[in-house]
Amino acid sequence: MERLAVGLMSGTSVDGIDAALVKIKGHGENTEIELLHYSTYSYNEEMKKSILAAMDPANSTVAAICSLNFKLGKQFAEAVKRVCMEADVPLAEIDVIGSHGQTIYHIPQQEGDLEKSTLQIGEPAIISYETGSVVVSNFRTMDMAAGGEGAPLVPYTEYILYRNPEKNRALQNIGGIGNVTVIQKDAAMDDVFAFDTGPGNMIMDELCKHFKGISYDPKGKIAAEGNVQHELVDHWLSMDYFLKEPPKSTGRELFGADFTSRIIQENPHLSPEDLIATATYFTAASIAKSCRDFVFPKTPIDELIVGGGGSYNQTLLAMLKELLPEVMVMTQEEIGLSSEAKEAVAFALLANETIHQQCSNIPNATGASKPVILGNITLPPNGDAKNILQKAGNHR
Ligand SMILES: Nc1ncnc2c1ncn2[C@@H]1O[C@H](COP(=O)(O)OP(=O)(O)OP(=O)(O)O)[C@@H](O)[C@H]1O
Ligand SMILES: CC(=O)N[C@H]1[C@@H]2OC[C@@H](O2)[C@@H](O)[C@@H]1O[C@H](C)C(=O)O
Repeated sequence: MERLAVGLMSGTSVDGIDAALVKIKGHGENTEIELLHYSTYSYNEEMKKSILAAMDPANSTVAAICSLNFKLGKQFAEAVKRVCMEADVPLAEIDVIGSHGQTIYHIPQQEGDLEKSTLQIGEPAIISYETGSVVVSNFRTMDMAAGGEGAPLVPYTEYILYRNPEKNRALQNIGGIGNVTVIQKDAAMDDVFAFDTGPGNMIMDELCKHFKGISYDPKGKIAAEGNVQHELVDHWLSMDYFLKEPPKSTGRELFGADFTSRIIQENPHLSPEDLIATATYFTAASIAKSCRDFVFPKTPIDELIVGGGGSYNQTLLAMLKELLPEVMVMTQEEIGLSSEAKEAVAFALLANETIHQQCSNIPNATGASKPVILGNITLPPNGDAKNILQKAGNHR
């Protein structure tokens, strides 16, 4: 049975909403997908500012988070309508929407009084009301309930979509944060392991905003003009996060605005270009170090496939190739897949697993004690719940 799903993702870069319209056949390891259409709908500056402020404990208020949950819900619903319209697919034909939401805060391990927890917002009732569709959301919390870090979740879908019987593959995503998934050629789902390698584009983006008034370093051109300060990179790489064994996940809490303001203040003698080059090298070096410390000792890698927006940064890619000469470093586009659409497609696929009551976390990746079914299901306001769930595939 085929069904139509829309996957929605708003990542740690807070650049916009990624929406993927996907045709899905089957579920579990036999899933087949066809990407019908993909678009990113950029946030306007005001929205971007409110999201970043909501994430920052020093600037956030409960009223702001409460309101933003509904504002984002409306924008996610709009993204579903637009992706369907652009693909000429009637909204009524959508069986299920998988909405990751926007991570506002992520506490992967208990910190003093702060309970291990995670918060993704973008109200699913609004999305469901506006689109008339079943919505699966809040994917990370059940994994956390089972003792996991609630991240990363994409590895399950990467196993389904990227495993290759002849090659040991590592999939390195470079979004706001960097994360890697390792899939050995003969791997079963349980053998896949994954973790966040550290910063992705987050620090470079903050530096570009601060010094140049632009949201990112286009193709890495600014970094190419600066000189890398290797002693600074070595110092940053001594942070506890890089010593910790996987499974592990991180976010803006560690590598966001606070980290960037600190490095700007501590290095007034450096030019913007030097700082951006150094931050770019830091991302490349943290990926290379993560591979050497935690991946290669378990699995010799044939191919490192780079995805996410960072794969468009030529300076970063060149640094990565230089730091990992023994591995074939390539981009998703080079193997014929879209770098940008990947996470939105993943949440369409994860929603399909949820409505099939199929577990879709990988305990090796998240640290959970066992596989669990992810996500909360929101039913549309006027529908016959039984029929809707049957239509969406509510059977094993
Ligand atoms: N042409 C480009 N040149 C350089 N960098 C780019 C380019 N296009 C995108 N990027 C970088 O990619 C980032 C967006 O990446 P992506 O959409 O994969 O992140 P995300 O999904 O928000 O993050 P995460 O995966 O951590 O949740 C931008 O903020 C920018 O730093
Ligand atoms: C808590 C959270 O939102 N984590 C994101 C973030 O962005 C990249 C990395 O950090 C990864 O851990 C995760 O997202 C992807 C989609 C995942 O769960 O696989």
